[in-house]
Amino acid sequence: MDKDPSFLFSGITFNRKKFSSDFARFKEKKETNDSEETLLENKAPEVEAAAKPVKKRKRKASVADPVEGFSVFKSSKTEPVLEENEESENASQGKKELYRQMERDAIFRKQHNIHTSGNNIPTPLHDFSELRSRYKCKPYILRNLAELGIKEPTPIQMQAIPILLSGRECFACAPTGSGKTLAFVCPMLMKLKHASKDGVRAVILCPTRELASQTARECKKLAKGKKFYIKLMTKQLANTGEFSKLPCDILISTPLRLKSAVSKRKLDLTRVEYLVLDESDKLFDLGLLKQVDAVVKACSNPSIIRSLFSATLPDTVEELARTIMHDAVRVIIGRKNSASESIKQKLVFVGSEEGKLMALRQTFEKSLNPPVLVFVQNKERAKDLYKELRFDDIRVDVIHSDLLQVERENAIDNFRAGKTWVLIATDVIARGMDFKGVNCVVNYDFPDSPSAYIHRIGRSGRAGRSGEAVTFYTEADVRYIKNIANVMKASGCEVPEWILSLPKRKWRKHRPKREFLSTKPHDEEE
Ligand SMILES: Nc1ncnc2c1ncn2[C@@H]1O[C@H](COP(=O)(O)OP(=O)(O)OP(=O)(O)O)[C@@H](O)[C@H]1O
Repeated sequence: MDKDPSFLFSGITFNRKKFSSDFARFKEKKETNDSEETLLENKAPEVEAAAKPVKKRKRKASVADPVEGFSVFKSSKTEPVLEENEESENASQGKKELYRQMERDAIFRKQHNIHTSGNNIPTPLHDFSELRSRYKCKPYILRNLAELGIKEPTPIQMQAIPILLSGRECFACAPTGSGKTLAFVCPMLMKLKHASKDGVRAVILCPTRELASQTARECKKLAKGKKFYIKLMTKQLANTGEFSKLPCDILISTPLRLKSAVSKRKLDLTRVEYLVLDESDKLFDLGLLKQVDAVVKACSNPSIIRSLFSATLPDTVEELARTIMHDAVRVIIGRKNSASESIKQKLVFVGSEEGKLMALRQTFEKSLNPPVLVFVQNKERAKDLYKELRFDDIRVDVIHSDLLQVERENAIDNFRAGKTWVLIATDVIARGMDFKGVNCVVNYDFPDSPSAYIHRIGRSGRAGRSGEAVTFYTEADVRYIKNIANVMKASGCEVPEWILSLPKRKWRKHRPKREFLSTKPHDEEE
């Protein structure tokens, strides 16, 4: 992770220097722990602080927002001339109502475990019908939401949607499976309003092709009935050069594809109005950072709105985000970097590498409740485990980066359709993939970091459903077990006391050279 902000996004207009005052203000806010809890516990200073945004809002007033619609925000020129005392009485009434609204917002946020920081945070959405009453949302979106069976907004949607609709940048951290995709796609469609005539208007970056393809599908579902151009950047498309001539409202891509299209001058991103970095911490990983940087630079429109979403948001990424974003709002749902509470998590000691295969077979014999995902450390181990299990009496398949794109897609489709009961996978599908109703995730190989753990097990227990996660550990993994145990404890799972009393250990990427997986001798292998 490169911490030097001058490297990432070095070519873009919003830099730390230019917005040093915003940055300082933002930092100050965080340092004073400006959260809703403070507002509830200590009303007086918050009310004092609330007077500040009032001045600023004069410029930004929007009639669509109940708070922003108050007369206190309106220009005196548009108001009838009032007697001085009458005017000040109105102003103080407006202020009082503003404080009351802020207090109602704080209570609502607290009820839904929404933590925010930043200036002038818009009132959360209580109901999807408010998209229409507050933001004049077109009926097609509400119709599509209803058709998809989506009735109530999730906490991240409650807060992130109004933030993005009010034209603010945002970085958001919410548990896996909590509806982050809709939280950025819905406001994007609402803001884009009409189809593009030429050029790309919005970009969503995803770390893997599978996730990009899934996100493109989700966008299309929500845009159904409206003629938007929603495109997935495929290899062919990136190579044809056709792109530059086609209108495109939302372009969904991995950083590599987009970067190569931009650098071959086949794609112009200078008119992009919205940029979303989904699974942002993964995108900021060393392997992708340069490509992401190139894309962000290419999106050079000075009024671009950027947002970052993930279930894990390390401090380093937050720091970086603060230096590049303008007046951004930070939204955290529940505890930062925590696992979904709807997953029952368990640790299973298997002694050594040899013990794993037996433990897996025993687990399946005891209860195999498909669909099940089994994560291993790398593609070699995925292939090996597949060879071991394919003659067992279970429908098993495998997905890893050595497969052709079409084979990867088939593996996912068959798993989604229930034709595959057990899918063996590497971390390539640990991020963002939404398989409906995965009952159990087995970490056959110990994850290489707490965030990898959170994302892997997060393929289960999505959208309020329950799920199960079993993590095998060997003697060699014990030194890192406390970090996982802490994640488990924080999400309400029981953890043996001896693990919690282990000494704290700084986690480096834990990818030990694991012994040969197969039970057969090497020379018997095909
Ligand atoms: N308001 C809602 N009510 C019910 N279901 C919802 C709602 N919003 C989204 N969903 C569904 O929840 C599931 C998970 O959503 P999504 O994939 O956006 O999660 P996520 O937070 O992005 O997870 P991850 O961190 O793993 O990427 C999807 O199947 C989606 O259709």
